[in-house]
Amino acid sequence: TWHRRFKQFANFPQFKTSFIWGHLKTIHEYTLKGPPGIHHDHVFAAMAKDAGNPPLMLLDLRPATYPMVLVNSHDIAEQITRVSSMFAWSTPKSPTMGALKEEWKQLRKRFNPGFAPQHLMTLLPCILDKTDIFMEHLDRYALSGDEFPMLRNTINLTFDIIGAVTMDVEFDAQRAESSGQGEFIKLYDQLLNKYGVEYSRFRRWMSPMREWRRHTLSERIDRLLEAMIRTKHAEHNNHQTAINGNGNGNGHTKRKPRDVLSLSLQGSDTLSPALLTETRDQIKSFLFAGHDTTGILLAWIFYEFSRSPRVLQAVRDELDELFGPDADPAAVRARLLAPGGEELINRMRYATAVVKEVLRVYPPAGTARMAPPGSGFTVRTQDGQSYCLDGAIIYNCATIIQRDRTVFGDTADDFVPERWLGDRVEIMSAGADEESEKRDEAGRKYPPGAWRPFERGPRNCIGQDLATIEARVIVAAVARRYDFVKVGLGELDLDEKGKPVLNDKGQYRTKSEMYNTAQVTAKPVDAMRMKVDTSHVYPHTIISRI
Ligand code: HEM
Repeated sequence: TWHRRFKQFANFPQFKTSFIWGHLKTIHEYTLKGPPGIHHDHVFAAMAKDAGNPPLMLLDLRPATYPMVLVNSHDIAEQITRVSSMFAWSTPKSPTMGALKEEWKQLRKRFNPGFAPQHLMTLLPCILDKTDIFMEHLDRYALSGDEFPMLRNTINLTFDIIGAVTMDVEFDAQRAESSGQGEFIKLYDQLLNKYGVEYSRFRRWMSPMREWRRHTLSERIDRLLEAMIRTKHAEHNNHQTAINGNGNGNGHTKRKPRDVLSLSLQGSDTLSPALLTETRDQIKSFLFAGHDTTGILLAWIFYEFSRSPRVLQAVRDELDELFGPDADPAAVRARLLAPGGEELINRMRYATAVVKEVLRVYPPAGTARMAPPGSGFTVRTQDGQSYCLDGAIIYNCATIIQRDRTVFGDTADDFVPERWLGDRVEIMSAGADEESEKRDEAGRKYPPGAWRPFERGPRNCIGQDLATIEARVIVAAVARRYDFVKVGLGELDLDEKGKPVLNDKGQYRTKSEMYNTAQVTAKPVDAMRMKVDTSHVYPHTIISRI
């Protein structure tokens, strides 16, 4: 214990360590300094600052869990996520992360067609349909003047979209009570609520009741998913028989389905128990990874719209220019679905910059990796120091890396979408393709690795194009229709005449600060309580829509 506590990682920058508790007590003290439920990224950021912003530092979490190396610099983060002579597919994911573990390479290859941009563009009608339902809810809130948890609504919206993308099913998350599949959403919701901040830092046996509840919920979700997969498999076989029956080239064959579930079942006539389990687990990963983060992204975009008048106006001006002055969602829909409509998404330069900046300032997720103990996996800092990281969780902390003052200067903590306007719009993807990255180097103000909300390298996020297309389509539909008004935390600080007041950064002054809490991903603390107002734009249309 003495060796592991005081010798093994002795050369790492770190706080004083306790023989029994390692750095747990220090982390706890820092956590208490923040507001209730604050996300550990903010706690780590405060610790890194007090430690003099080292490029990496040790947080010894034993006995609760593995020791952890906190990565604070994009330069080290790149060494972890890129291909190396030791790891052909970058440093392996940490055992604390579950997504797509087994036979990752084959799986990724199989699923890639489902996430190719050309295919994603065929999903526009589906994204727009779901967005219409989202706006029906918002219209009701606008009419009633009630406040509501925006995050709940954006997450339901993105759940409906990911249901269509991964399984080609209607989850009806936005109408949870009205369908048979509402049960799935409710269970899923309850399960997610069992992953609170206090739980995620400790081993499972430390909370047996919660673990049991999680287990039973997970079992029920599994059964529901299995039933859906069986139905899909039967449909798939029928479809296949129809194609074979039509295989005389008479042109009656339908296009190959590309939803993740169909891709998983391709070439399998029989649904063996092993295939059923594997498919179910993949679908679960995709469902979770594909909706939660995108819902969070949207909630923060609307928050920034609520307090950044310059930004909202610039987005609206751009939409006027690209989509024409008719801001009615039906007109936006018609433009997007007309020939050349997809191109409009790539021409939304300012809105794209907003998406990028929200993901820089409020990254919903990060990556945790782990080199096998004894592998000797070493990284090198810019001043030539070497650190052997094997046996520790390696956490690339996007919240710290993306607010690095040595990269983003004095405005590192501020929301400034304009910083991205020099970049080409298409380079949303975070480094999957090194060739295009080299091509685009000239247009970049910042090193590419300094923006990594989807992480980088071969094991980065497969759904990043889907997420950013979704976000831009939704912004195109809603940004001109609603004024967003934050209530409670982050509420505007009005002057004596009831008017908002600009601060020196061109944003409205707020009474308090919004922040993230941890619930598997980083989520806005109050589920983004808001009101929406449409009176300035379409006083009559709202009533007719409802
Ligand atoms: C704003 C939205 C999103 C953010 C910020 C985000 C972020 C991330 C991050 C940080 C990772 C970890 C990568 C790593 O460990 O190196 C990841 C992985 C992943 N994401 Fe996303 N994601 C988003 C949306 C999506 C969507 C829409 C999907 C669609 C299914 C998706 C599916 C996945 C999958 C399957 C993985 C695991 C990839 C692998 O291990 O090969 N994500 N995402």
